[in-house]
Amino acid sequence: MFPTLKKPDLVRQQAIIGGAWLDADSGATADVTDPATGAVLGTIPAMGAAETERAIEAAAAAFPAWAAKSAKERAALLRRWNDLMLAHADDLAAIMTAEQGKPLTEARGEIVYGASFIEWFADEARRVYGETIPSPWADKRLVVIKQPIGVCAAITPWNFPNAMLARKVGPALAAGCTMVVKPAAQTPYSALAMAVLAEEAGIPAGVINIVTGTDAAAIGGVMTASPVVKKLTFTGSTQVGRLLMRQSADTIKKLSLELGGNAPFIVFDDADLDAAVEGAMIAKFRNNGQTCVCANRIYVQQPVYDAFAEKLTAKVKALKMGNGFEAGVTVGPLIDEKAVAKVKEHLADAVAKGGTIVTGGEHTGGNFITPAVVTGVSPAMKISTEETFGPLAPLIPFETEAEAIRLANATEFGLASYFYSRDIGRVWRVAEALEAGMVGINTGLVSTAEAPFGGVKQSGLGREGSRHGIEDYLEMKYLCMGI
Ligand SMILES: NC(=O)C1=CN([C@@H]2O[C@H](COP(=O)(O)OP(=O)(O)OC[C@H]3O[C@@H](n4cnc5c(N)ncnc54)[C@H](OP(=O)(O)O)[C@@H]3O)[C@@H](O)[C@H]2O)C=CC1
Ligand SMILES: O=C(O)CCCC(=O)O
Repeated sequence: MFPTLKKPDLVRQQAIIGGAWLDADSGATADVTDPATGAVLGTIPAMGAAETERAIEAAAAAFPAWAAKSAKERAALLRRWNDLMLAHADDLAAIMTAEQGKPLTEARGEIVYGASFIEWFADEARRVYGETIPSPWADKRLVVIKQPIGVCAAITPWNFPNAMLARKVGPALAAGCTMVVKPAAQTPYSALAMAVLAEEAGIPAGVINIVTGTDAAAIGGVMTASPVVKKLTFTGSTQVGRLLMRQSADTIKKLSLELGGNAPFIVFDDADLDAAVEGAMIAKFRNNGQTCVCANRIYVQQPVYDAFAEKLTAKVKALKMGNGFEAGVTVGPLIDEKAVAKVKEHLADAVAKGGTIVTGGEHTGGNFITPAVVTGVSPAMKISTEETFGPLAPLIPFETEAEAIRLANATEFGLASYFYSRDIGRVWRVAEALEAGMVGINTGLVSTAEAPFGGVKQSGLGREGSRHGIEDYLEMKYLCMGI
């Protein structure tokens, strides 16, 4: 059950299309469970292709009036939405902890983080500048204007149920686009609660439509096939990202894809070791390791390997695992049994290949695994090559800077990377050599609304947040005027 909320009507068990809160056409529902207890929290409409079609129609109907509003008007509505999200942060956080499992303080932090994208893009709406181009012709003038792309579709994951939605809806609405959203089936209530507040903020019917359901392939199939949908934005696994990209080919849809990570975290022997340990704790254990920018492979230079392992282990032992609603809990459950199985598989593989579990790694029941540190990790182990997406810190020794760079880049992914060093020459060399969209230098946290978030290689396409984030929702139009 949900805890008592100050504003109980934030919990909706219906989806919203064209301003109407609706059940599925068939009346079918799907359960949503609390990953900490396994208890059923409630249901959502099990919608499919037909409802998605209607949501797209609703977004298309709302588009002309929304796009025609001045940027200042759209900005005012977005700012009101941001204010309401902040005013109801405690309730939104409780909803998130119930369905996602992260500790309440972390959930509250995500609400503030999510709202910051709405606030940021409210401001950016008013800075969508065009350009004038010096003309090569005496009798012509050249101008570029920017216009909203049109109806956009968004598919979001369960790990950041508020912020991933905000990071997409914020720039889309600021640019003048309308949207159809499919939140992850495991965490729909955070998205629906955001829609309640968007309605209260005065964002018109049909501008944000949310389709819920467990048949993601059917919903995604309609989104990608529709010629009305001009753009798809997705955060989730690389596997599903590839599929959506393939499906979008027939309609040549614009795509923003924020996919898998497998981030390297490198500790050089000249690093401030205590700072590196702090950074590793954030980069590894934020959201219980279920973040696409989580450190997945921790490379430590030989001379400081033992000291780093000892300091990190002490910090990991101090983490408190439990139900996210309990005071003092710093690590919640994993999202589901599939996630538990993956962590266990990576641990077993590491042990079989000679690794040592220094602490943690116990499956204590349900979706709970104690945060683990594994030493003696080699590049042949699964934890060195696959994204674990869980609370497992593998420590891999290395000798030279060149070796660290080679190991770090030996992956198809290129989202975040991190390293600790106090040598300014090395800082530049390594930052430039790492194949990643984002590099944390002497820090384990890089995410903020002001900066461009996104990856290279098979970690995705496009950037979210920052002044660049809105560009993904705009078309450039060149006007050539004879005078
Ligand atoms: N980059 C990131 O932030 C994330 C990465 N991941 C990675 O992916 C792994 C698996 O997690 P998982 O939740 O399965 O991630 P998915 O990529 O399967 O899910 C993300 C979103 O995509 C939807 N989806 C799934 N299949 C399709 C489809 N065929 N067409 C359209 N939409 C689809 C899901 O819907 P539904 O919930 O209904 O299945 C959800 O809304 C994780 O262990 C992690 O490695 C996962 C989440 C976020
Ligand atoms: O895609 C994710 O895993 C969410 C990224 C969270 C962040 O913005 O740091």
